[in-house]
Amino acid sequence: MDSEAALLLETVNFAAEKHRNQRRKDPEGTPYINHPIGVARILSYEGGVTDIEVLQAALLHDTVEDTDTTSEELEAKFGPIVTHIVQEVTDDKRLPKQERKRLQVEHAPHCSQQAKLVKLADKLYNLRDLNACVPVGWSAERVQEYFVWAAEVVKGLKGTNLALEEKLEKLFKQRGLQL
Ligand SMILES: Nc1nc2c(ncn2[C@@H]2O[C@H](COP(=O)(O)OP(=O)(O)O)[C@@H](OP(=O)(O)OP(=O)(O)O)[C@H]2O)c(=O)[nH]1
Ligand SMILES: [Mn+2]
Repeated sequence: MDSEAALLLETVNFAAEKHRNQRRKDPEGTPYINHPIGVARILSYEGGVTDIEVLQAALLHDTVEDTDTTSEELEAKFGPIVTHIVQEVTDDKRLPKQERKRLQVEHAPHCSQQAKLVKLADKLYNLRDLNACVPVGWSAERVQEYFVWAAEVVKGLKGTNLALEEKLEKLFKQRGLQL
């Protein structure tokens, strides 16, 4: 087996252990790990991305934000490049939600190309997920607000990956939104 395949297995196993007690917000409580795996798969299969560090960062992208994982732990296991990408896509959960959302819009254009790829795939996965099933407790208005905010973030990520941007644009159009 090639070493990149082994590295991806090591990475997905680490993410699965970290997210093992978490579920998505859908009524069925889908295992959370389906999301990071799906984000990495969007990058590879739909975005044509082969940069192993981007694929690893996609698998790990919610570990620091949503589990007890620290940057130091990621750095020791996966090195500085992967860790930096994850840091760039990590919200500071100590901040109020509105502030976190505003900062994503503000920071998106200044992220590295690698982080922009992960952010595009993360938004594409989450918007498709919203079209497939509404999270428990979310109104139709809250779903639409998420699309409106996501469009603002994605505007700042333009020029990164045409295939992913076209798919996002179609989803926004269906909601009456433009990039
Ligand atoms: N659409 C959808 N999202 C779910 C579901 N379960 C968990 N999530 C996660 O919820 C987040 C979006 O929900 P919000 O209420 O806007 O944000 P919050 O969790 O940060 O407070 C996303 O986080 P994120 O991946 O960190 O991305 P981001 O939205 O913060 O950029 C998404 O992955 C689900 O069933 N459907
Ligand atoms: Mn995510």
